[in-house]
Amino acid sequence: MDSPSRFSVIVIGAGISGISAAKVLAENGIDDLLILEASDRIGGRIRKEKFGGVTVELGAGWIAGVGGKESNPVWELASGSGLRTCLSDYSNARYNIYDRSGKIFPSGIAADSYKKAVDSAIQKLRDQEDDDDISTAIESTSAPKTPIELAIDFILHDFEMAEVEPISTYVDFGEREFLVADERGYEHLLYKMAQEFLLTSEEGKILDNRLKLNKVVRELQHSRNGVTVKTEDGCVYEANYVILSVSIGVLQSDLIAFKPPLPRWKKEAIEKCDVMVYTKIFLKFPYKFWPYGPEKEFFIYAHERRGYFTFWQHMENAYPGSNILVVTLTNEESKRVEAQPDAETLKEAMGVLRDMFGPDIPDAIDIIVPRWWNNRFQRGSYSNYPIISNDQVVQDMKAPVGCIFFTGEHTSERFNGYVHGGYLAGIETSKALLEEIKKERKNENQTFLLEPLLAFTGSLTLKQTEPVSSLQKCDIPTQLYLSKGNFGISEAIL
Ligand SMILES: Cc1cc2nc3c(=O)[nH]c(=O)nc-3n(C[C@H](O)[C@H](O)[C@H](O)COP(=O)(O)OP(=O)(O)OC[C@H]3O[C@@H](n4cnc5c(N)ncnc54)[C@H](O)[C@@H]3O)c2cc1C
Repeated sequence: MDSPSRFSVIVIGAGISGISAAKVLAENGIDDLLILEASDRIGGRIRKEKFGGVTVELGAGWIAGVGGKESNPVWELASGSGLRTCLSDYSNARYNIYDRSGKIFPSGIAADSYKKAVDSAIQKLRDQEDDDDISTAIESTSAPKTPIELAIDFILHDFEMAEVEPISTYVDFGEREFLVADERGYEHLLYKMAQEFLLTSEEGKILDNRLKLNKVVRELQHSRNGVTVKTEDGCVYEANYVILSVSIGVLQSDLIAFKPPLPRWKKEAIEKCDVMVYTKIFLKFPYKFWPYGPEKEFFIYAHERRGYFTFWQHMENAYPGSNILVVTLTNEESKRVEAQPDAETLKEAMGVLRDMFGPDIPDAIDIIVPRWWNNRFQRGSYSNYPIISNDQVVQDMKAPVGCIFFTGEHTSERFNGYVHGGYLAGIETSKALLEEIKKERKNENQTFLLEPLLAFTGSLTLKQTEPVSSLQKCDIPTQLYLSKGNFGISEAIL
């Protein structure tokens, strides 16, 4: 068992936001930091798996928001490390919509339905902009009825970033999306970023260094003097500050106990934020039976049950010859398939594919069904609150509570739900913490300089360790000296 040790900062979680936060701290001279990660790997919701002879991305797979006026920093990192990607445009899906008898909807009808759905979503969003109640905004944006409308509505509201997507997501970084198609996986970027915090053996095995794996944080005891962090394996760590980067789903669960409990405004913000469950199911086939030109990369199954195996993608563009299809499920459908055996999910998926491509297609020979909802270190895929509706929720979400600073994609004002949102949030949180540390140090120096004055006046009963901010509140002459500005106290005495 580790003995209690004290660090300047403990970062909880080694996903993109935790690692980017730790890097900024280290670059700014905070060397005695520690990263505690619950799972046995780094990356969090960026996760690769070997499947059907290639690398598939169970979590984030697209680098979204590329090609705009501003540069997406994650795209820069990917380009810098030579990550293999390919351009991916799922908007083509609207021209490949199959009904249950396998007929493709004529493109005019599909395009028309798509436009109507987009227009109505945008209009409803505008109507909701002044509405404080986020849940109303989410619920009221869909009232389509026909299978094709249901399918398109699913693409707009569930497959992508729900209500946020049509209006504001890509304003700065551009609209192009690239699919990561690299054997090393998207997580390669994370391992590169985290290099300085990891010690690896010659065989490449990760040894503990400043990044500790398999450390499930269960309790954060916090006061103005710092935070005591307790992990499931009985270890105790002390820190002046904590950066908490766990997902919104984890915050909503009872995995981490806060002592004392978080204030009401914080709890309310956490509860108000919706958690999206988004599941990519991969199926491996002995051969291709679907059309596989680039413009056929995505196709839609229009069913009267909204979100029932609706959105499909073939992986020929990313990995030619891989014979892999991906189908995306969300929310209640995701939870439903997570709860059933994979064989059942395979049967359902095959039923849908046979509706589209006929009874003679071969059975899949392998399947992966990720379980983001049931993973207690995730409890969902990403945050999904419409940022345009309630800015206060986002502000409260990221505001620190005492010595605990919050980060993660859910704290990103502009890009919540995205990898670059998590990356930028980590940087922003660390910068806020560095400011706080700077202020704290200044206060300590001023307190130190105050000591002679305290002795000199003899009339003060304040503790010498009291920060200046507290001294400023007292009603003794010291206030006069300090109110002149941030000068040294000797100058004040003069
Ligand atoms: C299926 C799926 C598809 C996605 N697709 C895309 C996409 O195409 N493009 C895109 O940009 N984004 C996508 N995203 C979203 C993107 O993956 C996330 O926004 C981003 O990775 C979140 O990073 P994070 O650091 O905020 O959180 P995380 O990656 O979740 O990191 C938090 C870390 O905290 C750890 N942790 C949790 N609890 C504890 C605890 N008690 N103690 C210690 N550690 C703990 C977790 O294990 C995890 O490693 C997708 C996500 C999913 C799930």
